[in-house]
This record gives sequence, structure tokens and C-alpha cells, in this order.
Amino acid sequence: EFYSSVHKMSLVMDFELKMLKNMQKFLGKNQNKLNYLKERLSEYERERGEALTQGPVYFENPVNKYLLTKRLTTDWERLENVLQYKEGEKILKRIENTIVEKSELDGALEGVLRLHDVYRLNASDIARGLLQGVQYDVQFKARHCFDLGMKALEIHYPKLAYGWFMEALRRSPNDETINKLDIELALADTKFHMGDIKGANQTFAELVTLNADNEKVAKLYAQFVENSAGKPEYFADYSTEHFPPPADILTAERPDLFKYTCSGLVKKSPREERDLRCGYLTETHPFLLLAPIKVEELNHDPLLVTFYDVLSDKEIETLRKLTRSIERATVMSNNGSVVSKVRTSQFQFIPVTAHPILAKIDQRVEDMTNLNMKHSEEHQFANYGIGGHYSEHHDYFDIPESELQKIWRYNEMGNRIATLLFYLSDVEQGGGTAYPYMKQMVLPQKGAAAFWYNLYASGKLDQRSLHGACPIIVGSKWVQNRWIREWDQSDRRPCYTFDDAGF
Ligand SMILES: O=C(O)CCC(=O)C(=O)O
Ligand SMILES: [Fe+2]
Repeated sequence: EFYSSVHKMSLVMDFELKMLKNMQKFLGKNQNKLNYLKERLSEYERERGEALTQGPVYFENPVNKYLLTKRLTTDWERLENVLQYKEGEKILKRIENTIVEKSELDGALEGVLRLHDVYRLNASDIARGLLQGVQYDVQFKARHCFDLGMKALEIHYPKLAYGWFMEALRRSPNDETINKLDIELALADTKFHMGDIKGANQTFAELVTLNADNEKVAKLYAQFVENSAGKPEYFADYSTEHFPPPADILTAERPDLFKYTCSGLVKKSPREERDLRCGYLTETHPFLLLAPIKVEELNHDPLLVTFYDVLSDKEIETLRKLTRSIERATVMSNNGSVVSKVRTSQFQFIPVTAHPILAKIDQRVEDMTNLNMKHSEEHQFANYGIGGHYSEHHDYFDIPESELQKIWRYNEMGNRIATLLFYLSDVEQGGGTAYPYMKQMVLPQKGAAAFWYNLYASGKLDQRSLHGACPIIVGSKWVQNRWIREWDQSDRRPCYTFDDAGF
């Protein structure tokens, strides 16, 4: 999809340019047609006027007689043809083919709502371009706010919808494309979805009184009365667009816990941070004595660390070129329409043999982690754009035994013992990797890498490795995943024969 990848979004800009050019052509062609018709109209009006002023004498002139007959026959037939001819139909087809699918718009709307939800923002702030205290030069129109409200209702976030409809109402005097009554009706409906039946009823009743002869209002009110019959009444708190977290935040459900980690509500206390160290790694390879690796501990059990300056800008440039050419190749090999052509995944696996730099990087990963890279997956590259995210998940495979055989080389390599995630870009705002159970978030820094274990030393799945990518607020995030498998690591990470999960 375009909306979740900035790289793809720049392709959309190209489409837009094409659309504008096609529209210009379309208008030009139709303008010519109209000009021609206008000229004919005034010509005929002029001739007719002359005939009327001159009276029957006019037709004594054989030329005039001929002109009238001609007008009424061949001229009008030609004119009718011109009138009926749909100018620019080919161009229209081209525009039709270029139009970005509606699902793209839906994705963009959901992206904004995700930021709204996860970072606990206010609709009115987003609408004026204020995101987490940073001011951007954007202003939403009432119509944009209304569309966001409708989307929020559709995906069952009425509290967010309420914020958007209120903002749409405030902005409606400056936007003639949206009708105030429609916003008010949507607000009444939102109150109903928030469980505020009384409030919804009151708003509907007011709208019915003010618009006594409006059939749509009457119909929606009748619908509300029918739908709300017997529904329980809830207290709706209109002062905030977000539900408060539970008193003990760690008891929250997983998806919420992830969001709270992204927004900074879940984080380590100073007490918990006390034993975490920063330092230089020198032991795993003699070369590191000369060029030690900067490492920061973020969690001890399970281990989570960040390595800094482990990829140079030049190396990153090479990697980015590598992914770009492969992406293009996929695009070129597809014969579908323009849009579907670039609808390739934002994730890309590249085998280590594709470029010498990949093996070089793996040697470095081996030095950094002290793990054997012999059993690792192909290099995976990913790009996220604004609103792009990756919900909380585990990297290990947690599927029935019978299914495991379908996993790439599971039989030869085992499960994903650890992950090393390179950041190939900075991200202006948002886009951290959040680890709810470790109460940590790693903010992307170009050239740095996060490393953590997904399995206990016994090989048991470690649920505490739960993590995900927080939504990008502003910027484009590039990452490279190195998934390291379990086999042949016991000389590097002692493999316990007992279950160490209970410690
Ligand atoms: O992009 C990130 O921060 C996390 C990515 C991730 O967890 C994954 O690709 O498995
Ligand atoms: Fe992951």
C-alpha cells in the first residue's frame, strides 16, 4: 500500500501529476467543443434575428433561403453530432485507470486515527498540525475532520469520532463542501455509540424540531429510536478522547499495553534503570579491541541492547540501492494496471548472496551478538511511512508442531532464537520499537541496531520478547531484520537442559 510507505507515497505524487495533466487535456478538449458550439449559436441567432427583422422579404433572397434550409438540415445534424460527442473519453479512461483505489484513502484515514489513538492526541490539535508538541504547517478542513469521524465510527472508536465531529463543526463555517446538519446528525449518532442514549436522544430531538420538514432527519431519528430501544445507558466522558489506563497499567490487555509503551505511559522506573549500563564491546572478536562497539543495555532478562554506529551512511546507501532495484524489478514484471503494479509488499527478503555487503554485515552481527550466523534467515528490509506501524507480536514461530514444517528451513535451523534489527534511517517523530514487558522503547537512529532474545536458554518461547513498531508520526522508517535461528548456538549461548523460564 502507498499510505504506509513514504517510498511508495512519492510514486503517488507522480500519479497525481499525470492526473493533473490529463485533466488539463480533458478541459482543453471540452473547451474547444464549447467554443465551437458557442460560435455556432451566436451565428444562428444573428441570422435568425436578421430574418425576423426583414420579414418575408428575407426569403426572397435565394441565398437566405438556402442558408435556412441548410441550417435546419445538415448543420443541425452536424451540431447534434458535436453535442453528443463525448470529448476526451479516452482521457477519462486514463484518469479512471490512474485513480488511487479507495482502500488507499481508507488506509490514510486509519493511519491518522492510529496516531490519534496510540499517542493519545486530540483531534483539534491534529487538525491544526500540532503533533506531540511539534507544530507542522497543515490545517484540516471540516470535510477532512468529518471523514475521519466517519472512519472512526466505522472502526468502532466513537470517542475519537466525537473529537473529529466536534472539530468538523468548529471548522464548518469555512468549508462549503460539508453541511452543518450532517455533522450534527453524525454527532447524535456518535453519542448513541458511546452509550449516551439520553444525550443522543436530546440532540436528535433538537434537530427534528429545528428541521421539521426534513425527511432525512426524521428517518435517522426513527432509526435511532428503534436501535436504542432496550440498550443500556453508559456514562460518556466527553472531556477526553481517550479511555484512562487501568490503575495498575501492567494489567492492561496486550494491545493496550503496547500502545501505552509507545506513548510513554509504560516505562522503567529509575529504580529499574539503575543496573543498566552503557559501554564498549571488545570481547567477541580481537578486531573489536581496535574498534569497539558502543552498546547500551536496555533490559537484562531477557536481554535487550542497542548497538550504536554499526552501519556507516555509505553502507546504508548501498543497502537502500539494493532494495530499490529489487522493488523496481517486481514492479516491472507485473502487467497489471498502474496502481496494482506498484502494489508490492513493503517487505523485501534478500539472500545473503545478492551482494557482498550482506555477508560483511553478517560478520559484524556475529561479532556484536557472538551468535553463529550460519543459521540465519535472508536479510529482510522494510519501509514504513506516516501512520505505518507493526502491531505487537513475537518474532518466534508459535504454531502447532505439524505446521512448523512449512516455515522456511525450520527443520534445518529451528526457531528464531534472537533478532537483530538495524535502523537504516532516523525517524523525525514516532516510530520507536516498543517492548511492553521490558518497559522499553528504542527510538530509531540511523546506523544503530536493537538486539534481543526471543527464546529462553532452554529453547522455550519467551513471551516477554513481545514487541512492535509504534506508528510513525512524521518521517520514513527503514529497517533491516536479521533473524537468527536456534541451531548451532550452544557453544555461543549455553543451551539449558532445564526450563529456565521460572527464574
Ligand atoms: O520496525 C520495527 O521497529 C520492528 C519490526 C519488527 O518487529 C519485525 O519486523 O518483526
Ligand atoms: Fe518483530
